[in-house]
Amino acid sequence: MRKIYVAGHRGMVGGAILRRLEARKAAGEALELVTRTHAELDLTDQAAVRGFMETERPDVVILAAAKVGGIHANNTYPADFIYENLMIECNVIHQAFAAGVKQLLQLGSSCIYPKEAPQPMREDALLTGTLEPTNEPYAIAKIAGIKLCESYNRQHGVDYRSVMPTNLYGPGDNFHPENSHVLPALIRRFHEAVRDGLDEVVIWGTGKPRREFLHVDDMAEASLFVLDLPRAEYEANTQPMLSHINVGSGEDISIAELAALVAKVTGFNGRITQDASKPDGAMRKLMDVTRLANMGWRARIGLEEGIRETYQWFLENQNSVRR
Ligand SMILES: NC(=O)C1=CN([C@@H]2O[C@H](COP(=O)(O)OP(=O)(O)OC[C@H]3O[C@@H](n4cnc5c(N)ncnc54)[C@H](OP(=O)(O)O)[C@@H]3O)[C@@H](O)[C@H]2O)C=CC1
Ligand SMILES: C[C@H]1O[C@H](OP(=O)(O)OP(=O)(O)OC[C@H]2O[C@@H](n3cnc4c(=O)[nH]c(N)nc43)[C@H](O)[C@@H]2O)[C@@H](O)[C@@H](O)C1=O
Repeated sequence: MRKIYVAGHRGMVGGAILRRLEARKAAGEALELVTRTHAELDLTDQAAVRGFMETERPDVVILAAAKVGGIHANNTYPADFIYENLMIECNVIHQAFAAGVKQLLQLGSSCIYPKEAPQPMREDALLTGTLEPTNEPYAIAKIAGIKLCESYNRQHGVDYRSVMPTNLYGPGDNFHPENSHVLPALIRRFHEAVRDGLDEVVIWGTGKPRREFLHVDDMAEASLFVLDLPRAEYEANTQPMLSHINVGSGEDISIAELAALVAKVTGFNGRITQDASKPDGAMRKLMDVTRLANMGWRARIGLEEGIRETYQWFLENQNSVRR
């Protein structure tokens, strides 16, 4: 029996990972799944996390809990983003180690790479240049998470792995008008424009930045794929000082093209205009996913198909989505 604690199971990614693990359990795999809501266990509380780990003593920890948001939220609440994420990582990773957890998987983000990193961004671009200012505090916390895992592996011989997702979207996303990421924000804005008979939708920035999007079900599958790799295979592909793996679709699209796609899916036929007073952020963030592809994993869900499915989910869950 393998006891797995999924931290952040009510979030978009943690929820998708939990659904996948529950399906495996239902299919007969010997799994015990442990979860706590934010209200039950605040992961920024060191003593509470220590008590939880000592009591539950999971075999495996999946860290999908974090303070998460789009460009505006990162830019507006930098103290929350660096403080909460550093505390969550330090508490979960250290207290897991102290309670004897041998295997852990944590999620970082593509924003760990320098603003001007060569595209597509390889894992070894880490710490080679200046970060994008709109999310530097969050990125610093995520880099600290990678270094925590590397350091515990080096000093204590544990097996703590890190995956770096590109921009994610899907069922369970945050549709808040200001604090969400671009894709849920546009799904909601275009939907409301159609509903209210508006003839114009405004998108933030110039529309020129390019982003790579990955459906959360692909991300959940990739996370468990990396977790389940034999240790020798994981380490052969990461080297001791380079312990993280990019996860993406390998394709990017401009924000203007993305807006046109969301307009098509939601049935909006009016004008799309830009608010250049809003930040663009990084001009391009495309992951090099060669390492993961060489290990045998690639994304399956196409962007238009994924947006259609997410829009359907939004329509069915409008009254309960985060907004
Ligand atoms: N969404 C994206 O585009 C991307 C996400 N990632 C990473 O993937 C991971 C998951 O993100 P995602 O699922 O999108 O985010 P969500 O915001 O959907 O989920 C995060 C979860 O963490 C929980 N949480 C936050 N703070 C605490 C805390 N102090 N104690 C306990 N629980 C807490 C939240 O609970 P509550 O809501 O109650 O606060 C929520 O359930 C994160 O590490 C994120 O950085 C990386 C790249 C892109
Ligand atoms: C995953 C990643 O997410 C964040 O970085 P980001 O990639 O810049 O994220 P974003 O989704 O918020 O924006 C992408 C682009 O889209 C444009 N854009 C247009 N219109 C809207 C809009 O309505 N909302 C938002 N949010 N963006 C919009 C926006 O101006 C930008 O050019 C990081 O802070 C960090 O958290 C991180 O790791």
